[in-house]
Amino acid sequence: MTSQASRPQTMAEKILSRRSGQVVYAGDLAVVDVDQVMVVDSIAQSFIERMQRDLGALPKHPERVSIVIDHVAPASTVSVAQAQKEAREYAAETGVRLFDVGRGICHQVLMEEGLARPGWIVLGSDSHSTTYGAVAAFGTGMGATDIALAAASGKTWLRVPESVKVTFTGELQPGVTAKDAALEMIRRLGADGATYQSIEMHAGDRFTRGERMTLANLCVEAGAKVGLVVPGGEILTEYGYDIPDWVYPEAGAAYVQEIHIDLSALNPRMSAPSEVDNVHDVAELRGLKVNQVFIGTCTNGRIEDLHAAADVLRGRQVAPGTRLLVIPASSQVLEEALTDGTLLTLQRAGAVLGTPGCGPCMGRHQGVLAPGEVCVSTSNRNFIGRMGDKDAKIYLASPAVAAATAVMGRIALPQDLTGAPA
Ligand SMILES: CC(C)[C@H](C(=O)O)[C@@H](O)C(=O)O
Ligand code: SF4
Repeated sequence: MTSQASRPQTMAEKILSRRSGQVVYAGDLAVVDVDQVMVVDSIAQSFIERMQRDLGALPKHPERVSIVIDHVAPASTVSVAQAQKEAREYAAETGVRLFDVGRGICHQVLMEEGLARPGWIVLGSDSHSTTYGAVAAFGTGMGATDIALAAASGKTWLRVPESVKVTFTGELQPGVTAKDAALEMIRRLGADGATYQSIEMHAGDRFTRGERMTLANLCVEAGAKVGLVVPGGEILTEYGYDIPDWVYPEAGAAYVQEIHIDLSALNPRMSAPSEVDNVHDVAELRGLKVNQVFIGTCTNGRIEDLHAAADVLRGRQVAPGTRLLVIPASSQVLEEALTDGTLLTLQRAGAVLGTPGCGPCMGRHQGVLAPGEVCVSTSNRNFIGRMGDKDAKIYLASPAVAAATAVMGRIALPQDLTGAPA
């Protein structure tokens, strides 16, 4: 461990110092208690195998382990059904928490359940576990072996990451969203521009919790280990989080890179195939014919995302020849959208509604793409073959742009929709 006299620390260094009980800086090793271990359905079988066969261990703190059946839910094949059955049995035997089919996408569910909190260490068997940085939790993805070791021992070790500082200034223009800011951030950093680093986002009191989740979620698309949004104003306290002083970065901390994003200068953005950092103004891509639009995922399947889509779709119709799939990120989002009429608006516009979960995001079921098809999705990855055939093309955008595209049947901005809704 470092012997240097204490110097100002980044947010990652602050959290890992506090949680390891030692003053650590980038490059040091930190051994920390893990507050929550999250296992998704697709990884559950290997996790259970590691626990039972390789480690011969039970979870040290069952209440700190959650299994979420979300990626292929309800089950699509007999082998998936079998794996999910084993996950349920394992949860019943060991007392770990289980969120079953329909509860929603792991990251959304953990957040709703208060299983990610400021200063916590949250490990997920899923790369988008960076999402928990929205509430100043050190959230990161790991493979089944590391996840099992953490569940068995209650601890993990981490090399303290270097940090990139991203500062957001100005205010978003109408029609421009946190998704556009996140895509711009990934464009600026590049797909591997923050490999194993912490992206520390300074936004003051801008961005709601949901918007912060969108930002932190995309961080892994620049290769980041963690994406930490510095708590600002009352945003998180409004949700009832206690924010300890020791999560805040210190002035004068060392960053490997600093970038500034002026939100007031940002246009709606779109990531074109087949890399997330291939980001353009939507206006440049406008007019391309689209077969499927997908609104959902851990990036943009929250109630505010469905509201943004409904605002565009209200009184309008999805273009003939285009499919619009809408999948709420969780049962809570579904219930809110049901209660406030959002689902009726979407249904009347011609949307196809799906069970809360990942849906077709990674091409396993419920809306995979045929060769040559084009999809506009609110998700976070547009790699070749991600949503089905390798010759399908995926464009990533905000829910408002996705909804406008569904109405036009072509890539479009909400302002392209002419005339009052019918
Ligand atoms: C299935 C899971 C391991 C995977 C991930 O790690 O992110 C998936 O959620 C994804 O988005 O590609
Ligand atoms: S919604 Fe997509 S990105 Fe998010 S966890 Fe599921 S498959 Fe991964």
